[in-house]
Amino acid sequence: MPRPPRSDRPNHARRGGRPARRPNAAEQAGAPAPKGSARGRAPAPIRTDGPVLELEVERIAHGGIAVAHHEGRVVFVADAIPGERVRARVSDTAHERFWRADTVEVLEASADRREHVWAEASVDRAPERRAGGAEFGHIADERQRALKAEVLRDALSRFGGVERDVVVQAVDPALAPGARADGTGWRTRVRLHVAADGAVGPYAARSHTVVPVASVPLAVDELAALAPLSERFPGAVSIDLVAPSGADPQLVVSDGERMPRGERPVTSEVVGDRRFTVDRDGFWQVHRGAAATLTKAVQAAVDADRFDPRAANLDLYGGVGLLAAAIGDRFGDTVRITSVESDERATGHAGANLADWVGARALTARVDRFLAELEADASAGERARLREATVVLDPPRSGAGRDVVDRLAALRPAQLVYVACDPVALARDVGLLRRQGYELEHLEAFDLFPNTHHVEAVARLAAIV
Ligand SMILES: C[S@@+](CC[C@H](N)C(=O)[O-])C[C@H]1O[C@@H](n2cnc3c(N)ncnc32)[C@H](O)[C@@H]1O
Repeated sequence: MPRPPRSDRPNHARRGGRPARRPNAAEQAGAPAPKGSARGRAPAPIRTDGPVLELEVERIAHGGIAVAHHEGRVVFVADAIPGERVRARVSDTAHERFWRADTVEVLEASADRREHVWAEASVDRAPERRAGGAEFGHIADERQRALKAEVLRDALSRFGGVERDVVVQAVDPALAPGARADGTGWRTRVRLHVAADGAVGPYAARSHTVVPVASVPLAVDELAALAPLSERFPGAVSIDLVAPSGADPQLVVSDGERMPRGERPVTSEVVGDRRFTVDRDGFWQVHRGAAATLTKAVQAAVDADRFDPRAANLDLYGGVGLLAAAIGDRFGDTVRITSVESDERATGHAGANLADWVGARALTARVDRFLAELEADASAGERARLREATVVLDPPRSGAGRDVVDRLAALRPAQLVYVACDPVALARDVGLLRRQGYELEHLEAFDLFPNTHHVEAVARLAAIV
């Protein structure tokens, strides 16, 4: 059936503003980021005339890029699997110690290589035209998870000083209706970009070039059907596709202007029996099954013997209150918990989303400043309640960092449940916490971003007396 013109389509909106997003693969590469790829600046164009090298691929590095060597120099090679022999075209020779390259031909394939789940991201396309955001799509699912586990294990050993085996678990299919075992059909938020001529598509990997695609297989089916991949949007900057679990899917055209706070539309997400109000362009876990997976994982991570419902429990980087609700649902009506989040709109929603618990409140504050104020102003009684507390923290990709870790450790809560989407940031913070007398007691990891290198971990650290 022909698609109706976009202005007549249900759930189609034009707006300014950019939703919060997690950084893309290029920004997060384990190798130093490509030149000019800091947030807001376009990465330098990919070189298309570089030499082609034959490489033995050794291991995977943080950021999902494989490591090889050529004449004593490290080469970070994309779209390869450890153990393979590939021909790769060098795309960046700007650095003395390492080069970057893209696989153009697989000479000896790993047994775990499969047809890419997204044809336009595969090695069959020229590297500069390969769709970004599915950099593990050519790897069998179990091997993807094994590689992510390896990266997490290695990071914990190198930066956290902890030797710990970890299994990266697939999302329970019961929690993610429609998601498929090959790691497609899970993304409830998709951003497409608009080229100068109005064409729509994802960025190519490690670039800000919009590339045409015929499908968006990682998206949940209702978004895959809504994606306007053959249309033109002259003057627009990006197209956001949003599929909340508690509302109709939406297609939002952005001209790059930020929408005034008070006018931002809200939507609704359902987790188990609970409904959460969230800004349509606000932070929400992206995988269809992520919110339920993290709810269960955080509930399981809390050590009940150390949990005191009357303590000054905290949900730091709380968003709209998802993880505070997880704690409330596990420990009951009497739970006291304060959710701290820098986005005022999210805190407003969190206040309403947590209304079932009289002891729950939501504060708008930066976590570092909130902790600094506690450190400076807390009474003796408050300090005692903080020492008994359970603190959940779910920072952005950069992690909590030294300042927050030091301030937290000074308050000495009984246990921390750390939800992390970056293994190296987690490992660094585990290392810092261990030096402050905390020990890693529990660790689980989940494949909340199949066909990408990203992995989510939930750790418990306890104060060792
Ligand atoms: C990974 S999200 C987690 C949100 C929430 N826990 C959830 O699962 O839905 C991180 C949140 O931290 C907020 N944030 C980022 N930097 C912050 C800071 N310095 N202080 C407080 N909140 C911050 C972001 O706005 C975002 O809502």
